[in-house]
Amino acid sequence: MESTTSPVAPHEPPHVYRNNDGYDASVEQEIPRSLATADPDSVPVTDAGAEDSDLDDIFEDDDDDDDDILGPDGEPDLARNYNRQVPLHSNQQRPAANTFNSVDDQISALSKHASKIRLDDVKDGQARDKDKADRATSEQVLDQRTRMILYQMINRGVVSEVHGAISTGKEANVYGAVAYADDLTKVHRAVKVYKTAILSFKDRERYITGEHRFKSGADKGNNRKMVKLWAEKEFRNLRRIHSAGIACPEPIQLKLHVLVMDFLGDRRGWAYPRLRDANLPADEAEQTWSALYIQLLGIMRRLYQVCKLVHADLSEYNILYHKKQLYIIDVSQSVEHDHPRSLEFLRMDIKNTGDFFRRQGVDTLADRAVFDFIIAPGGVVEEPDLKESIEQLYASRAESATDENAVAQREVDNEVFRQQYIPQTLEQVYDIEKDAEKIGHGEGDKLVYRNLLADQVVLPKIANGQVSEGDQSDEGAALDSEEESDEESDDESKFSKGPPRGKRFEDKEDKKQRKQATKEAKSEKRKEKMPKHLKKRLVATTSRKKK
Ligand SMILES: Nc1ncnc2c1ncn2[C@@H]1O[C@H](COP(=O)(O)OP(=O)(O)OP(=O)(O)O)[C@@H](O)[C@H]1O
Ligand SMILES: [Mg+2]
Repeated sequence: MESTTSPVAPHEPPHVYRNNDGYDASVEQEIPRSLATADPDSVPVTDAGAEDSDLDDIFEDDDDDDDDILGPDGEPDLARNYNRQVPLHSNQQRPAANTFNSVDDQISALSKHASKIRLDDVKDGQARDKDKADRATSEQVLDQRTRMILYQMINRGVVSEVHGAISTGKEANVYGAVAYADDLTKVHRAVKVYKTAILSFKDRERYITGEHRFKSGADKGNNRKMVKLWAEKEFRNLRRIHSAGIACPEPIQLKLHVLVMDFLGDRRGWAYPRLRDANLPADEAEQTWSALYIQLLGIMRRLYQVCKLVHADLSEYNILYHKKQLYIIDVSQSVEHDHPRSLEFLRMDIKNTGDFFRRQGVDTLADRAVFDFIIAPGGVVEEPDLKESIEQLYASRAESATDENAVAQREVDNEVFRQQYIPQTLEQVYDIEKDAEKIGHGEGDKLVYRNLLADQVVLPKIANGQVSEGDQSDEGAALDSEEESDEESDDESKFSKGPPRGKRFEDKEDKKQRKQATKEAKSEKRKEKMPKHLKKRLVATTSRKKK
């Protein structure tokens, strides 16, 4: 994170709250007419990108620029790219003048909302910036594309005003916004705008590789598309986490790289502090920190078991705190638990959060005990059971927390655990004979991945005759990428499926037969498959008709 306006990072509310007098309307913006008369559905809660094709049209030409047709040498093929542009400028297919007029119309119609994006808003009674030039205007801070998306959201009542930044960072800025509920009461929202012109997303490679939801969408050469995918991923992950009952902002709407979510903060528009900045009353700090640590372990287990996710950037910076409750945020990089590196990320999350709580003086559990607690299949996933089982873990600890030797030993164990290689699948186990020997000698408990290999996980899958996901990467995979790009169904079906592990347990002959059957099924499917170019055309015509 580059900078945050203050530890609490409040955005500037556009109104004043007076005790017993509610919000002072005199400083509030007028309610847009479209909202005042709108029906209860005027604050839409839609899925990622659903039905919002109009803005894609506005930016259609720019998008085309992004994915140049490449020639055999890997350089853009100028002739083919030019030919592709021609229909846009001729009137063979679409009358160009009308197209551009309608885009212009849309832009100027939406631009009437310009005054509702006031990034330099200050609280009533607070001095304005000394240097006017320093003030962030929306034109300076937001590119045209982003402004158009925000105007459109204002037009639809998703938000009605966008205010100052809650946080400005390397990858995204988060702005405070207000909207009006059905009964016209004001609600606060947070708008996360991903930066599209950045290189730092390149660091995210490790989260993408192996992430099935990125299989067909990742185009590492195109920043804007990548960033859009990140925003989409955050939206989906938030939805999953929120519906699992874990405290986090509820995702409200997503358009390209702009995500609107619930605001986590008070009624005046002050965001809750990050856990790092939480100010606990001294007399109960010790007890509260311990309780928060236990709460977080429960959240991590629930996230893993119910949402099938590993946060992958969990720390005191990505947890907000309010009234003894932790809120999980910033989940764009979170991965499915069957991601090839999910366990490594989980171990990192455990270390980072453990370090933080240790600095607050909490007697934390050993990293490995936490890891096992989170990934152990079966067992509890609800509160207060989670809390109870963590307390049992404490009780069953052989050593006493105050024993210096025991604490030192725990540190050594933590270090060892952090260095250990964690295989995610049986394929990644590099010395399976040696490990099998260990199991034979009753030392299976020493394997880091013991919880994954337990008969609860591997055997029932095979018994059910299910094919492990990894196997589907056979020859047909490339041809099937179109189906896989249907992220929604892919994502949700994943949600209910168990972890796809264990094809090594299969008999060679069985494997051969299964592969043959899969191959045949795929080749049958291919026969019926509509050619890609026809499908595209069909989709284009139907979506044009809809408008
Ligand atoms: N829903 C929300 N309600 C209130 N505040 C929020 C919300 N979401 C984010 N914030 C604030 O914005 C900050 C940055 O958000 P987030 O962690 O999601 O962005 P980020 O991806 O870390 O951005 P960057 O990495 O570029 O700094 C948070 O620390 C928090 O203070
Ligand atoms: Mg963050």
